[in-house]
Amino acid sequence: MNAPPPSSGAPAVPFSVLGLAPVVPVVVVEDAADAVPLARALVAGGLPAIEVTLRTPAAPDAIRAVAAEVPGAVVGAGTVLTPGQVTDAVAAGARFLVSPGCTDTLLAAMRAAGVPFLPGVSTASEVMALLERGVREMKFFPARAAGGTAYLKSLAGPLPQARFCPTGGIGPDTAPEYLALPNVGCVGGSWMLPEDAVAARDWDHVERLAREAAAL
Ligand SMILES: O=C(O)C(=O)C[C@H](O)[C@H](O)COP(=O)(O)O
Repeated sequence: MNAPPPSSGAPAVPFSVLGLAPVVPVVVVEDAADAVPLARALVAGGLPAIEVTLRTPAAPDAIRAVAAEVPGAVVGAGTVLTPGQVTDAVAAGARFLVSPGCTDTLLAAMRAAGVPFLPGVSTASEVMALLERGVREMKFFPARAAGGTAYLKSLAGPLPQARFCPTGGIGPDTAPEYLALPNVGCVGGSWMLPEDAVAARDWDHVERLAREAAAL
């Protein structure tokens, strides 16, 4: 795990999102009050890099709370679609940004934000467009539906300089196959946060699943 920058008091130093942890939990927070115990369970289980998706109204408060109250967590924002969301996420304390796809407008905003980011791609042309712009680390989304490990292996031949965080449809059964690929730095997924466990606030269960994921 490479060292992320200090969370405050220093200018942002670029670090590799792909180097934080082999598995990045993708979190959809319905109730911001759940964010801190949920993140504590993930960190205790060995998963410090946490992507909170901006899909729910609770997300900015959740990011703010985790950034302020969970030592050891490196919280980022996912489902970042607009420049406004980039600004809001970083203001809330997001230390990295993830998007399902990429546009020129979004890329410019993410570059200007001063934190590392993973724009989403699912085709060779999209990878090439980002490489042309100097971006080498990307989210491969939706990983399973877009071709899974076979597709990533095929990209590694002509485009070995691109490295990926595949996300979407990955579970503990398939994560190791992705992690074994030379162009994969980490995988994203929500399998360690089953809906019923989160609804029941069964953080011990989440911590157990996180520990299993951290050991993959
Ligand atoms: O909306 C986004 O930007 C996302 O991050 C989508 C996520 O990658 C998937 O929702 C996680 O995939 P699952 O592990 O299949 O749940």
